[in-house]
Amino acid sequence: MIEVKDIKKKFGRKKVLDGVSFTANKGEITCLIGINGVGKTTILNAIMALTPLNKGEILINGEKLNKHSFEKVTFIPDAITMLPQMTIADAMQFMQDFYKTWNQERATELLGFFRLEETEKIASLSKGNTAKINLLLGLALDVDFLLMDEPFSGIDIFSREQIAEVFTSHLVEGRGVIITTHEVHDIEHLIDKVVLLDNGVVLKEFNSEEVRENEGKSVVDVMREVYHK
Ligand SMILES: Nc1ncnc2c1ncn2[C@@H]1O[C@H](COP(=O)(O)OP(=O)(O)OP(=O)(O)O)[C@@H](O)[C@H]1O
Repeated sequence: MIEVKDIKKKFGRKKVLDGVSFTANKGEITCLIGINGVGKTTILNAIMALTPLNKGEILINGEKLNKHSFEKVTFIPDAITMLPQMTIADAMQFMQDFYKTWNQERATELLGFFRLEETEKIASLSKGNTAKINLLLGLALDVDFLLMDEPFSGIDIFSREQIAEVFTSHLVEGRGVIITTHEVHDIEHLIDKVVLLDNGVVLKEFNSEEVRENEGKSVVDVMREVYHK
């Protein structure tokens, strides 16, 4: 489990996170929802220890962040970090050289799943295929948790559908995923847990299936209630 406990973050005098707490379980997809600039990426950066916090703590499987946290959690950014002149095969080799958690078998399976060719250059990939490669490079690591910043943003419907499919496949099963979005419509059916953010705090944290069953409400219904109060 990832436990985010009362984290606070200021950039200069600007308070971005003002006591954010939530949990994300293994085997579930947790979605951080909030408008642009609410601090979603800052939260993911904090979980990866990429940004120092002013207050609060983050535990992964009960342990404070430490140098071994990176064997448990990985961050899939919204832009590709590989060099444009690399081929997909080069990028995969690079990951294999750097991460002992790299799982080549899963990487090969993901290539097939996304119907991508190893010989293709990073520079020549479409936006949708770039997003898929980004995802492949993260999902091929044997880690418990995956953090994804806006994995569906700016890509066409067919790529979005293919990416959504991977979330419901064995390639993600059993792992914990935290995704951020400001647009929930397309992915509502994938999400187990929702964390609604505004003004540096969590307005509501809920299990989407429970709310659907017990109250007959969709994630969007709950968002309307919470944000338009
Ligand atoms: N390194 C930084 N220095 C100063 N301000 C920053 C820095 N990083 C983020 N911010 C500010 O903190 C706020 C939260 O940014 P963040 O990127 O976490 O938001 P977000 O919810 O992910 O937004 P988006 O949906 O646009 O990606 C924004 O106002 C941003 O300008």
